[in-house]
Amino acid sequence: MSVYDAAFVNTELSKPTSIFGLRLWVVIGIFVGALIVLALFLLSLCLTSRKRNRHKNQIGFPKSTTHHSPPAVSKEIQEIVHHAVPDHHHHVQPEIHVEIGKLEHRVVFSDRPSSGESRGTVSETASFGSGTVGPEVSHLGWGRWYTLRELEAATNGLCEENVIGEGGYGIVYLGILGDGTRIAIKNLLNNRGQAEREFKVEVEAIGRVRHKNLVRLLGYCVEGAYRMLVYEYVNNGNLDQWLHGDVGDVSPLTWDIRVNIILGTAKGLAYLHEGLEPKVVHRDVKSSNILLDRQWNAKVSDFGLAKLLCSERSYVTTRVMGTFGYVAPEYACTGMLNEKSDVYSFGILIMEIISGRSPVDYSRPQGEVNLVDWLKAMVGDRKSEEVVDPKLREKPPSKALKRVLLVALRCVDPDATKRPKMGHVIHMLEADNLLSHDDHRVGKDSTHSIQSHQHENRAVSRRVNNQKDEGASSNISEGDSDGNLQHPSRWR
Ligand SMILES: Nc1ncnc2c1ncn2[C@@H]1O[C@H](COP(=O)(O)OP(=O)(O)OP(=O)(O)O)[C@@H](O)[C@H]1O
Repeated sequence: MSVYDAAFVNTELSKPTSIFGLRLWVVIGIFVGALIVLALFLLSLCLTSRKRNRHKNQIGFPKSTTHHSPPAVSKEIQEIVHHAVPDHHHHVQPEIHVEIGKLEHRVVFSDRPSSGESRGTVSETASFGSGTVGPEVSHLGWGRWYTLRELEAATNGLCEENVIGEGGYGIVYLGILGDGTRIAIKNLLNNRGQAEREFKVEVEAIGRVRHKNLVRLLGYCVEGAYRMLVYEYVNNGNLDQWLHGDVGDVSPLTWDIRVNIILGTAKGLAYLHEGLEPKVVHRDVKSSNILLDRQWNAKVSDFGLAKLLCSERSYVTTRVMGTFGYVAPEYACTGMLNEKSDVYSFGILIMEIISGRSPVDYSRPQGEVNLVDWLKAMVGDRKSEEVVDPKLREKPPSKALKRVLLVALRCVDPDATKRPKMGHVIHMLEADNLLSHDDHRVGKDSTHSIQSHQHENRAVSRRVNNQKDEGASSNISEGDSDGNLQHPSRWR
């Protein structure tokens, strides 16, 4: 630009305008400034609304782990991203990405370290003076990576005397760590094709799970051909032993203990089904997988068959696994697997706990071999009191017995869609106090007792009749007519 042009522009810009007599360059300056402010305002509006939308679209994680309010879960999840779900100890968890649509859902753990747990385990590790490379913090971000040496030391060289059980996939040892902590070590058998897969599934499924009714996985060992899982040690055997073992004429499992075991198991399963995303289907709910501590608390173990499932989806598997007598009919026939298969097995478990009988027992007379059929027949004939384990010293209160039987019958409904969710089961079991002492309350209104007794009777018989009626599409539930026992809204 020439000097002349510059002078001309300068003169023009300096001319006063009609806007308050302001010079032109001042007006242009104000205009440009206003434009910038407007642009910034629009930009921030845009960013805020995008953020809000993203928030809305996030997968709904449980607000709490209580079972009265199962979490709302998105039904359209293609890929599930587990965003830092706080566990019971409020540790930040690493992410899991689950790819759906493969025969095995592949679970990939991000290597973002979890905050609290890793630090805790490092110090534990340091105190573990084996001299060699010590146990390390798992790269999965939870638990410990035990060395073979350490586990051998804990079990006296995996010695026979430390064996506490043997399952389909390996031998379980009692181990005692250097600091005196008792652990259960499952040494997976490598010569079975399943071992490696079971190891991965179990590690991935339960490594991060914390619940008082689920056996906790503390860590694992991968060394050479060895694959071992290290669990908290549960010190009072398993339910199968206590129900069917040689306990004498009177079982130590009183009615109240049995009710608590049923409830504890229900809570553990409800957590797997409704408190985790992706949910976990156990696939092998049975009495030998219910471990007991000295206070008779139930802890569900053996997640080896668990599959991570995408919410609200069924998973079709080509191999039906589980244990004879407990497997849901639709799962056995079609391989169709969802959490309702666990609910069925849980129903069988309740029947087993109440009657003390095995799900299938060929030593019994014909007509009694199959527990479900026998129990349905007994209840249908109004002989509910006679199904109770003869080893129970004190018979249960009639009302409580019928309530529990009703729950069991609902769980084994041949139509999987009519079976209750585990959260619902808990509500049903907790709706009334089922413990025996409650029934002996002084001054109980006898009229009320008789009426509720009749109500319970009708509800149980109707459930049996509904199930007998194979083609019945009727949607009758206990919610239809019988007072609070029947009001479904109380169970949601
Ligand atoms: N954490 C533990 N604490 C104490 N005992 C345990 C623990 N885990 C397993 N056991 C004992 O070891 C036994 C075998 O367990 P495992 O889970 O391997 O097999 P299972 O469930 O009996 O059979 P399968 O795996 O073939 O269905 C259990 O029944 C139990 O008595």
